This record gives sequence, C-alpha cells and structure tokens, in this order.
Amino acid sequence: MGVTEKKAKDRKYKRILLKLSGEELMGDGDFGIDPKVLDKMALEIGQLVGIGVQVGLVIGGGNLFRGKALSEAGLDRVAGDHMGMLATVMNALAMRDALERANISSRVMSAIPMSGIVDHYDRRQAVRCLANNEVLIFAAGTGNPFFTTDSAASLRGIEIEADIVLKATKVDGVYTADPMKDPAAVMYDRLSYDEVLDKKLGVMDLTSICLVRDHGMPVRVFRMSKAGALLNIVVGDNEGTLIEE
Ligand SMILES: Nc1ncnc2c1ncn2[C@@H]1O[C@H](COP(=O)(O)OP(=O)(O)OP(=O)(O)O)[C@@H](O)[C@H]1O
Ligand SMILES: O=c1ccn([C@@H]2O[C@H](COP(=O)(O)O)[C@@H](O)[C@H]2O)c(=O)[nH]1
Repeated sequence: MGVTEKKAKDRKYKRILLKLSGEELMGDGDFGIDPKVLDKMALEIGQLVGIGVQVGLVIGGGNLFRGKALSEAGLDRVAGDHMGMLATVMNALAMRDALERANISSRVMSAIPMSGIVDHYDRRQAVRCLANNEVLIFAAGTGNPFFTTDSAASLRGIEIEADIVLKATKVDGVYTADPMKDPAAVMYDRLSYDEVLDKKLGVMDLTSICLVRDHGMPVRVFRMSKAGALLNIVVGDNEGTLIEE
C-alpha cells in the first residue's frame, strides 16, 4: 500500500475548517503576501484533498489590515473593520490563485457580496461545493464589524458541520501565556473550552471560543510551518493543542 493510500485509510476527519493566519502569508516580510508561502500552503491543502478530506478555509487579514490597529491610528473603527474584511478577500483571491496553479479545484465565497469577483456566501451551496471536493475559501469574515476571522472560522465550521476547526498559527499550540512574549510559557496538550475562557488564553478571541463551546466543535491549534503537521492531524496525530469539552 502506498503512503497516500495508507493516509487515506487512516483519515480521521472527513470535513475540516482550516483557519490560516493572515500574518503567515507575509513570509519573512512585514506586510503583504509572499507567493512562495501560498504555494507551500496550497501543496499541503492538496495533500488533504488527495486523501479525500473536504476543506473549508478561512484566512485572516493581519498581513494587511486590522480594524483595531487602524482605529488606534485614527480611523473610524467600523471603516477599519470593513478594510480588514476586504483584506481577507484579497488574501482569499491570492490563495485561490495558488490553488488553481496547483490544479486544485477551489472557490471563494464572501460574506460581503462582490459580484463578478467572488461568489456570495450561501450555506447550502457551500456544502454542495465541499461534497464535490472543491476547496472552499470563506472570505470577508462574518461580514460584520467588531468580529475577527477566528469567529468567522468557528461560525463557518459549525455551519458546514465540519468535524473539527484547525487553527494554523505561528506558534506550536496554546500556552500558559503568549509564547512570543513569555519564554517560560508552557504548552498544553489539551484544554477544555472553559479553561481557555477562564484563563483568558489569547490564542483565539474569546467570542470564537464561546461559539465552538456552545456547539461542541473541537478545535486544534498548531504551527502551520511545521512540515507535515496538517496531514498528521487529519490522520489523528496529536500535533499542537486540542480544545474540546
Ligand atoms: N496563550 C497563548 N498561547 C498561544 N499563543 C498565544 C497565547 N496568547 C497569545 N498568543 C498569540 O496569539 C497569536 C495567534 O496568532 P495568529 O496570527 O494565528 O492569529 P490571528 O490574529 O487570528 O491571525 P491574523 O490576524 O494574522 O490572521 C500567536 O502568534 C501568539 O503569539
Ligand atoms: O467578521 C469579521 C472578521 C474580520 N474583521 C476585520 O478584519 C480584520 C482582519 O481579521 P483578523 O481576524 O484580525 O485577521 C479584523 O481585525 C477586523 O478588523 C471584521 O470586522 N469582522
């Protein structure tokens, strides 16, 4: 049996919602998109599709604009959040382009209508696309200001009845404190939703954790740049931190 056949046989999840950090798309830069990073991500997503996993994607916008940072710089908060959501559409277009270059069938659905550029989000249509093995990129977050793409990932994951939300980030998992700021922080293997909320662990915003808790949706946080981590997770390996009941 070949490696791909073995992985397909061992597949633990049939449908996932993968949340990618916008900041990851910058690569070594300070702003924008590095196409090499997108190509690498597209290949990893292609491996999942190859073993029969249905993939919904939410991409953040932190490599371009965040409403909170724009409002701190003097813009109106709602205008800044609209800019942040449009940034996620740009990232989605770049990812669709990378997936197409890798011959992976994909589609973008935006929470904000953008006729002629991307499809408008429609849940029933989304489920049909996923069942048809198209990678579906959910853009423009929830479509509402004062939310984040973590909340969009929880929301879309619940709506499409994903088996799990996978949060791909720059750190290995959820720690006792932000590991970028506290070198003594220790990583958890597993946490309950209430522990994340009670300890105010900052890896995902608390609204998104409340949503997954209320709907019993498990979340795994892991480092995207770790080679093979994504594939390992979908065959049931313990990468990063699992958040569940
Ligand atoms: N307790 C914690 N455990 C792990 N990471 C934490 C914790 N507290 C804060 N963080 C930080 O949360 C960050 C999550 O970053 P990530 O870029 O994935 O999120 P994001 O804001 O949703 O993404 P983006 O806006 O770039 O799309 C990590 O890089 C880490 O520094
Ligand atoms: O539902 C949403 C999702 C996002 N936003 C705005 O977009 C930026 C970028 O998203 P990140 O999750 O920070 O990567 C976010 O900061 C918000 O300004 C939104 O308003 N609503």
